[in-house]
Amino acid sequence: MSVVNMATGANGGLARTSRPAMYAITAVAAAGCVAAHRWNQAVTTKRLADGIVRSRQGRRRRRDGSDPGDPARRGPGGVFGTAMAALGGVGGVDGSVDGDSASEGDGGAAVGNQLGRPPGVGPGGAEACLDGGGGGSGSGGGSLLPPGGGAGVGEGPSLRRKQSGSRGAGAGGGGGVDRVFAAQLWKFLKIVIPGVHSREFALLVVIAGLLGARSYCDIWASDNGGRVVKAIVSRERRAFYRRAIRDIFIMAFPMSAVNTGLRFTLAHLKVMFRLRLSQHFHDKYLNAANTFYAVSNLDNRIQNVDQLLTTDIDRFCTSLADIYSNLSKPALDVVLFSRRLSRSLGPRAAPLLISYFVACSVALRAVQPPFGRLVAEEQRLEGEYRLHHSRLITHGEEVAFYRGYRFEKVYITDALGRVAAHMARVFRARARIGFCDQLLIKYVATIVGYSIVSIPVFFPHLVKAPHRAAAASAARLRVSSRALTAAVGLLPAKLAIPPEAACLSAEKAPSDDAIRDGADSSASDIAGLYTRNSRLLIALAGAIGRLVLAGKSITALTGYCARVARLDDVLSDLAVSTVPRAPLESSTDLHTEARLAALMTPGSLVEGRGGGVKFEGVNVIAPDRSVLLTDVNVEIPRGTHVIVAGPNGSGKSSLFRVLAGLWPLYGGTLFRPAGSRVFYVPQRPYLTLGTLRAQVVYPLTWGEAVAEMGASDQLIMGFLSDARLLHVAARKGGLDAVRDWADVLSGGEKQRLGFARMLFHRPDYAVLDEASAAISLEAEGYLYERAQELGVTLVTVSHRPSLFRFHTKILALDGQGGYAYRDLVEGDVPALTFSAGDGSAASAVMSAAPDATESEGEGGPDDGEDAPEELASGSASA
Ligand SMILES: Nc1ncnc2c1ncn2[C@@H]1O[C@H](COP(=O)(O)OP(=O)(O)OP(=O)(O)O)[C@@H](O)[C@H]1O
Repeated sequence: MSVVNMATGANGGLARTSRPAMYAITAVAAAGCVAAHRWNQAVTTKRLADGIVRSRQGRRRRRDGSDPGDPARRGPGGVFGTAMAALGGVGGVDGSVDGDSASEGDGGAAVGNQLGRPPGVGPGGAEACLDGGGGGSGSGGGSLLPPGGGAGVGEGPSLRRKQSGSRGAGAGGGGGVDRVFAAQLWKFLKIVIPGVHSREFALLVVIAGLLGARSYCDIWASDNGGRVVKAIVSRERRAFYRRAIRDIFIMAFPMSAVNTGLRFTLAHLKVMFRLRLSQHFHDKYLNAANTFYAVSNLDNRIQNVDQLLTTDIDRFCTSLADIYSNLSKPALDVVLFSRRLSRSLGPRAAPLLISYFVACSVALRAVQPPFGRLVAEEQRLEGEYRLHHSRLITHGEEVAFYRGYRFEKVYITDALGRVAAHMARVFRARARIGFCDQLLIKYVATIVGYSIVSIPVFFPHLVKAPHRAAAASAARLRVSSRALTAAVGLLPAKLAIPPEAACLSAEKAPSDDAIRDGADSSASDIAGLYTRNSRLLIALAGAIGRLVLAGKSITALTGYCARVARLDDVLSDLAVSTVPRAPLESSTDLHTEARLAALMTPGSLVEGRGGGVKFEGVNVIAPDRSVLLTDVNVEIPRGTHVIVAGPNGSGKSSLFRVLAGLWPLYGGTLFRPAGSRVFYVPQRPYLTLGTLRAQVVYPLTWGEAVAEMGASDQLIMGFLSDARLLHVAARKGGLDAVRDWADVLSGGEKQRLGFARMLFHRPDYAVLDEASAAISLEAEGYLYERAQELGVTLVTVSHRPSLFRFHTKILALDGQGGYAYRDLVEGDVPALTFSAGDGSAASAVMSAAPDATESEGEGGPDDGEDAPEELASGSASA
């Protein structure tokens, strides 16, 4: 308020205010602050409860600028613009590219309205509205020194750079601006801008043109503001109408087009960058090597690949596009506005202002809290809180059966409390830096601004400017302005801005020279000059601020770049080899390490069309480097149905993870059929989004299924009938019904669907991993027989004795790393049926088969060599 009043002349009123009244105002303000703080803390919990649950989307919207966001998060941004706008009584010169909300910034129109009335002070509200994105916006500038810093907490300047706030989250850990960063950036630039003929490059050129046009518009607005004031103060009605109505009306069209075009093209550029980069990563992530599985399950270098692929790529692209505009336009503005100001305020004005803000920047940086760390912590705590909620949603049924809501509530409330406590710390830190920011950037900056603007009025002898250069520059701007107007076709070029009426006309401009030369400087000259200079000053300050922010944005960009580059490196590594680079656990025991290194030598894979499955000296080692099986020698020819038995955790499923290529192949050689001739049916089949028909043909699309497998509705219905699922088709709306199938089907129905899918695909081999545990014995038997009829070789991982009769061989793991592989014999089923507990099943098989080679502990190659071919066995020790 004080700044506005100072500028409007209302400060006189303030000065006249009695002391008790001032004390009262101060006390009320202080009480207000305390109450606001209390209220802030009180609503924190509610806001968190409301906001954090949907925080990811909300934050993204705010970062994108499509949502003005929580005002509390925006901090004291724009204060310098406010101060300077108040100082000059103008605003909005520069406030519209990014500030698109009427609530953003202040000062512009409001101050202008106040100033528009009395002569002698600078109006500007009308033009502020012109330039500003909304009614009240356009106080210009934006805070030059957002306390948020490179990885700030949403403390960015209100008008310009909301992105430097919370967008910095997670970027704090980024590298610096060095050669590595340059190399990474270059690599990604080549991806997002594939060449000079690409659409992205064309858009960059368009943006450059628009930014240049925008700078000229700003200068025009400053000059015209001066003329309007001069016309008012000198009571020249015709001049006023020309400047304030006709000229502004004419320029309003190109200026609006430039502003809107800039926003549009920048937003478009970000999306195009994101598309390119995401496509690049999708190609590396979703491929035949199952990199998406390996990156989360086999490699520990990246913990949250989903966030990297979605949020971080988006942030990187946004940051990249912003940097382009944040560097080029302010740099151009600083040059243009400094030159223009030096003509009317002398050569020292611009350097003085620049020095002041650089000094402020250094000072504020020194007292700035570690917002990067605070944001990272906030993200972590919010992640924890979200995780509790998502776990509850995932396991809702189990928790409900246990009536475990009280237990869950304790966890969730604790997590929320930690977030709230942290946010209170962040708010306190913000308040501290906000005070310094207000002091230096708002109030002291006002003094500096007043001082600079007063130079030509009180110290005209300090202002020296080359007259000819001024005239030439004015002529250039005049031509540009005319061309701009003509370009939109509003008026013929000649009429657009006639020289005598041109806003930039040196002859009619508020006379710098008159003041400089000490000639008769009328009140109108001074007012006009004051208005113009203060607007230029605001614009210059805004430009400096954006340059400072651009530096911070680069810091943030290094963080995003480092994260995205890491993802790129890991995906590249995994595409070449799934051998984990960074083991999850490391042993300090050298002997163990040496043994592991020997066991973890990459094996070889031989794929042949129509071939069988054969493990030859293969080691099965979990991603955390626990050794499950070594030297596995098992051959499963086509037509040989094998049941795999063994205690929990003995490595039954893991063996087939190796077969499917999900886990790395270590040791010897693996032979398997080419392509997708081995089909995996898990206990909980994956049900995709889409129709019932799509569930059956998955992972083929319907088009592929028709082309490759001759799929038809009749065929699908036949397999659904085999799986006793016709009632599902009937009840849920037929083959084309789209449902969340994972929710609407029972456990047994899902398993039957898994069988229907397997029957449809008719693979050479089907690995059924507890795939029929929830299916009735009668239906299970039918499905097994049906699969065998279709020529599918069945490899079943199961504890169910009922399944033994469908198999001819047994692979029994003992849970200690030992195994036996041999023909099933009569006595096996009872032995397994009556064996007690885990581990004894495999022992029962082994003891029931005296000719089976079995081993414990360290098994050597001898074990396998001595064994009959069809009863190869091996051993392993964990
Ligand atoms: N991604 C993983 N990372 C580390 N260890 C794993 C991973 N997956 C499985 N394991 C470990 O490997 C061992 C074998 O797991 P596997 O799933 O093969 O057991 P299983 O014999 O199929 O057991 P069950 O009968 O219970 O299904 C287990 O001890 C398990 O903890």
